[in-house]
Amino acid sequence: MHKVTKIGVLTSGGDSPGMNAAVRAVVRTGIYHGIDVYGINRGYSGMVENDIVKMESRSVANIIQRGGTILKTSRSKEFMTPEGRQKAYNNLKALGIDGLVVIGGDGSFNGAQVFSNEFDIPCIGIPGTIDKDIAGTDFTIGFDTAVNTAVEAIDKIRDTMDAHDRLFVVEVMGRDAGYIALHSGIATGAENIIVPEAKTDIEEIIKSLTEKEKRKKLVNLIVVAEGGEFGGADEVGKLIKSRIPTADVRVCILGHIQRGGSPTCFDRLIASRMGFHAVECLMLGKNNVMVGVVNNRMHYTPLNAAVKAKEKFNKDWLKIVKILAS
Ligand SMILES: Nc1ncnc2c1ncn2[C@@H]1O[C@H](COP(=O)(O)OP(=O)(O)O)[C@@H](O)[C@H]1O
Ligand SMILES: O=P(O)(O)OC[C@H]1O[C@](O)(COP(=O)(O)O)[C@@H](O)[C@@H]1O
Ligand SMILES: [Mg+2]
Repeated sequence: MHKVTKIGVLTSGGDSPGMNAAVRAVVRTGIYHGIDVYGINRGYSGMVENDIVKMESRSVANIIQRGGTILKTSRSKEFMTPEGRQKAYNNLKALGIDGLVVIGGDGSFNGAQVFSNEFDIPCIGIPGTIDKDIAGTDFTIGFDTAVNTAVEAIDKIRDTMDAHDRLFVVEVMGRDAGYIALHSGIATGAENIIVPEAKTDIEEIIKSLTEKEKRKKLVNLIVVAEGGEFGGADEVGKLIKSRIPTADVRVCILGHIQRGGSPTCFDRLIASRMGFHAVECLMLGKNNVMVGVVNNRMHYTPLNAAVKAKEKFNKDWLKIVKILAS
């Protein structure tokens, strides 16, 4: 066993429901093994600015069910510079921290790789992002909660959409990722789903909408990822309106409600398991790896492979959408 005495834990990038459960697991597993655990506030910003506090078992009491992150999060420009990372390293070294657990998304993992390649502090990643745009894990912490929030909201939209025979374009989160759109769209019976990872035949969509409009039955749900090919829901709504001026189109942007709320049981469970195993990874002397879950078993992936997620987007699911919506 590699001797680890003091570890730091931080949450970085967009927050996601279940991050608190992961922090709790890291803190309590560390303490169980006799390791001091330090909470680094506001992600890499807190590392650069020395906003670091020692955590006790009680510091993480009553947080497993809470969304957001008690450690807070940020996007740090300073950490992108060698000078910023040097400051961060000096702060960790002064405390004797000899291992780091980074809970975040692809950007945070890029930062962790740069840092652990420059300095002698091993980094372990835990995938915490609602976007699920990480390879080497079937799920990321927060995705399940975010998708369920989106589904609940879209179900409500469907009721009024159906009552008026209207066309709705609903935008879900995902700047570069279409997983929330794909999963929530299938689960709510959307007729069309537009994601950044795949080309959309907009002419085909317009053609089918025009036919529906002619029959005065334009009830249709389109779920769009924020970073879709044509932009978000506003752009898609305008595009449809410009091609079918008589269409009764409504746009709804779900936005940040998808990032908040109490994590689902599923997210709490994977967060707890990942947090537990992240500490074990540091104790085993691992570095630059992400703890994931594949086929319900723990799975370790180099951080550089984890950030290449676009390859695994399952375009076959889009075929299912087409057939089920016909
Ligand atoms: N190449 C990089 N070098 C150093 N730090 C980085 C790099 N890429 C990202 N980071 C750090 O990670 C933070 C979080 O990344 P971001 O993409 O905003 O979120 P997420 O981790 O949720 O994808 C950034 O604000 C930055 O501080
Ligand atoms: O916090 P902001 O700046 O509103 O970020 C919005 C973005 O964050 C996300 O919610 C999550 O992305 P990350 O996990 O990569 O931070 C995206 O879906 C969304 O595009
Ligand atoms: Mg990201």
